[in-house]
Amino acid sequence: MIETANIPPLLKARGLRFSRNDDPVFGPLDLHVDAGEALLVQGSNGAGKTTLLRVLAGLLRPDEGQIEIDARPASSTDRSRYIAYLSHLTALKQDLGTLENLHFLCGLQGRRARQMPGNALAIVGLAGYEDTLVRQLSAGQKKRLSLARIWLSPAPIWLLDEPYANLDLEGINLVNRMISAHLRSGGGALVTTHGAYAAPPVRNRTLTLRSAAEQEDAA
Ligand SMILES: Nc1ncnc2c1ncn2[C@@H]1O[C@H](COP(=O)(O)OP(=O)(O)OP(=O)(O)O)[C@@H](O)[C@H]1O
Repeated sequence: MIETANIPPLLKARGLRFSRNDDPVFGPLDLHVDAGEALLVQGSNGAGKTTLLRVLAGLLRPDEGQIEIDARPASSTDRSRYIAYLSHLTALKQDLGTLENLHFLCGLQGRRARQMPGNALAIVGLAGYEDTLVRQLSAGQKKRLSLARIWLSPAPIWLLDEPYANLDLEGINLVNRMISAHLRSGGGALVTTHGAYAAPPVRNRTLTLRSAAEQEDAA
């Protein structure tokens, strides 16, 4: 993959390999995400997309390989400053209201300049739900609230695991608008998808992962 001259990628991995109980999940993989760019990680169920994001986020240790953030070996401090991770698990407090959740999370992760929780709720289509408890939201509304958390994060690297899941068409367009705006402001994103949704209309590249069974079939 070609790197933008003289500007180090926001995120770079070299020779990244992960296995479970000696069964390979992915790798060795080389990848990078530049500022202003989205890397789409595609693959069928079980191909290793979530595992890759968890390794990049520092939640799983790779068997081999190096991960760099802004040209430095990724440390936990760098990860907490640079990475916003949208996972299948929402990281939301079920018994707090939506607005309270965002205030709480901004207290933990900081906040993007000039962005406020109430405004973020409106951006994701949850105006009027400020006091609704998270456990009373639908799956799609929870996803929207999680997207508001990502939107408020000051971290430049977004790791988005299936951001389109549970969303209606308007929600899918919302994700694409959010990613586009984030990239325009100098951020980068790594987005997993089964490939069934429109990709964000931004400069993007694709990395395709194959499950162990698919690799055997191809051999
Ligand atoms: N906690 C776990 N313990 C053991 N094996 C796991 C665990 N999580 C995932 N796996 C296995 O690792 C492989 C990769 O799973 P992963 O969740 O990364 O795939 P994915 O591409 O994200 O799939 P999906 O599209 O279904 O979300 C699969 O074979 C899966 O069965």
